[in-house]
Amino acid sequence: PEINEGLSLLQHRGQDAAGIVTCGPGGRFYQCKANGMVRDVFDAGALARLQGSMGIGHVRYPTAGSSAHAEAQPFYVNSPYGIVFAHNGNLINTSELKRFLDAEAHRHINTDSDSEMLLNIFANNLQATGKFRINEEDIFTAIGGLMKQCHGGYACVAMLAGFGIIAFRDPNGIRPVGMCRRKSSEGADLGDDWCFTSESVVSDALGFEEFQDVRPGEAVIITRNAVSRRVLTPQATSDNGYAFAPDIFEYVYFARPDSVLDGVSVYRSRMAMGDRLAEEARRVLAQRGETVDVVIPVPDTSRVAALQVAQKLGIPYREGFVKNRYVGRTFIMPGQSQRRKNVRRKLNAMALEFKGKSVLLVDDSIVRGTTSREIIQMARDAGAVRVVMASCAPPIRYSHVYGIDMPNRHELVAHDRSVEQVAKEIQADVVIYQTLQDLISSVQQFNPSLRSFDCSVFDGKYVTGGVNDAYLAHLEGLRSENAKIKAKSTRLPNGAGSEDTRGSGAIEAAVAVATPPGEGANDPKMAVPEHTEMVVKQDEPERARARNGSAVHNGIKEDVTRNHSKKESDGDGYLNCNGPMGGGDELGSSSHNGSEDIGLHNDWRR
Ligand SMILES: O=P(O)(O)OC[C@H]1O[C@H](OP(=O)(O)OP(=O)(O)O)[C@H](O)[C@@H]1O
Ligand SMILES: NC(=O)CC[C@H](N)C(=O)O
Repeated sequence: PEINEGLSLLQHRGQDAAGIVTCGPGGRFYQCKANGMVRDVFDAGALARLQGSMGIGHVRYPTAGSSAHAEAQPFYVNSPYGIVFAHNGNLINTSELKRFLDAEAHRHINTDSDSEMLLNIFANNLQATGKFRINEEDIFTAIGGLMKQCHGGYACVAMLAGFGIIAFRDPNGIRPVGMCRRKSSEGADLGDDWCFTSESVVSDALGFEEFQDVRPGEAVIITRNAVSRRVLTPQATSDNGYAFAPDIFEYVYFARPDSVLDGVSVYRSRMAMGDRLAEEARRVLAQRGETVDVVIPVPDTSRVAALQVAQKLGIPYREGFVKNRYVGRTFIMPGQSQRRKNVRRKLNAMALEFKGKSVLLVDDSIVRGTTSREIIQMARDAGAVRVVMASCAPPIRYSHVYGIDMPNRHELVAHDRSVEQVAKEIQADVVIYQTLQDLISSVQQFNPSLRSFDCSVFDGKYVTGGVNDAYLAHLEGLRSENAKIKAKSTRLPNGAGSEDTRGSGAIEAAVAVATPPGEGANDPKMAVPEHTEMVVKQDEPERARARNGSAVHNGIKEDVTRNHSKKESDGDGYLNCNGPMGGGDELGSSSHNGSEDIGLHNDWRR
């Protein structure tokens, strides 16, 4: 239940699919995952069948592959040791990794998900130890190797059956993940519960404390007996180090305002963006000899900044648009037609606040221009005489390749367009953008030790290297709207499944990763972003151990029980949990994935 709670707090990061895998007695994994929002995928029955004292959760916002249910996370691979894995981010060298996994590692990848590749690289590196029992040192070595092989943005959580929970973050720290602890809810003598999460809001809400960010290039391993952490890549202080460059778009749009990422309150940074945007608006309006009567935010994300703009300019702030709280985020929906349709479903203009006025609309960002176009028309329809559009972010002109789904430059309204041309495109009288330096300052002022950010969508500079025109053209082919529609139409509709897997229940952990909804706000088959959170409870006295990978048996049994038809304890005492939405027929991950009802059985040996 706590993982479920954590995922619901991270829902804004991914609306496409949700999943939880727990590790219960005997090292058996129990799984429930499907397309849809957290509330659609899990119910009390499904949660009750997710046994164990550690677990991982994920909410998905697809940035690679499709919205197919087979790509819902967490992923599982049986060998070596039994690994469950969840990833927030996006890899940029998947062609190379695919070739390596096929030709050299001889590992079959069954989906187009980059996360499945990441898991298999990790598994392959662990396998290379050739050990029957592994230890922390082996895991650090495996992840250190992975960080050399895998390029892009990644914040990951993994669970080794009966051993413990692991989190790691890419060498540039592009995507966020942090950790926190609390006294065990089961009793003081049981030590601490631990949680990894994409955003600190989960820590606050679940009663954890001492939140700290996983450092760039760092891996953290939590077993029943110890917490081990190590930075595995050289940092920018050395000559050939990696620059710490968290994605600035987290502060602009992606993260919740009540989270603190890398030492910066998202809320405060958005206030600062509003303050600086007000100065820019004052300058531009004065230059044009214009005035505005009212400041109106485009809910939700921009509200914090818009209030500051109004206060700084000394102009009334009005909530001219009311948001339907039951419609999710539109930007993270998977298709342009859904995004467009849902802007109107999501927002309603109150004519009284617009009639006869010159309005200054404030949004956090203008990406494809979908929202702005609709909103501006709605403002005019409601009687606005002039519409000035202000954005807390600078013009977005370049692809995002590290975990926000804007891979196609040509879909961006500001790509190859001047500010005046953007205004024409979205039918605004004037468009005002924050400058990049002001955006950076708005975040950096709260943590001056953050010396750089990934600002690639604004300046076209990619912190990992390896992103050139040829790559971007390739990506655009893979991820264009047309390609996504095609991928979707060639896949079968999904279902959900709750399954069991068995592991040694040593530690309890919950990990949550999020993604936005796809088509139609309340349609469970929507897609969005993702993140990661986990709770670990040290409450079992057994000694955690890992297993020999190569000898592990992976029995996949067809079990078509659906609709929560709880199958009573099977012969050996393990529950077989069948999911809330059955169906589907495609396997993701190397050994098992997908939301069809498939039981996972790992042989459990010490
Ligand atoms: O230019 P576009 O391609 O339309 O993208 C930008 C818009 O998308 C987001 O809204 P969203 O509904 O996702 O989220 P919010 O409710 O958090 O503001 C964002 O806040 C902008 O309004
Ligand atoms: N938003 C994400 O973190 C996406 C994870 C992964 N790239 C996927 O598409 O599933």
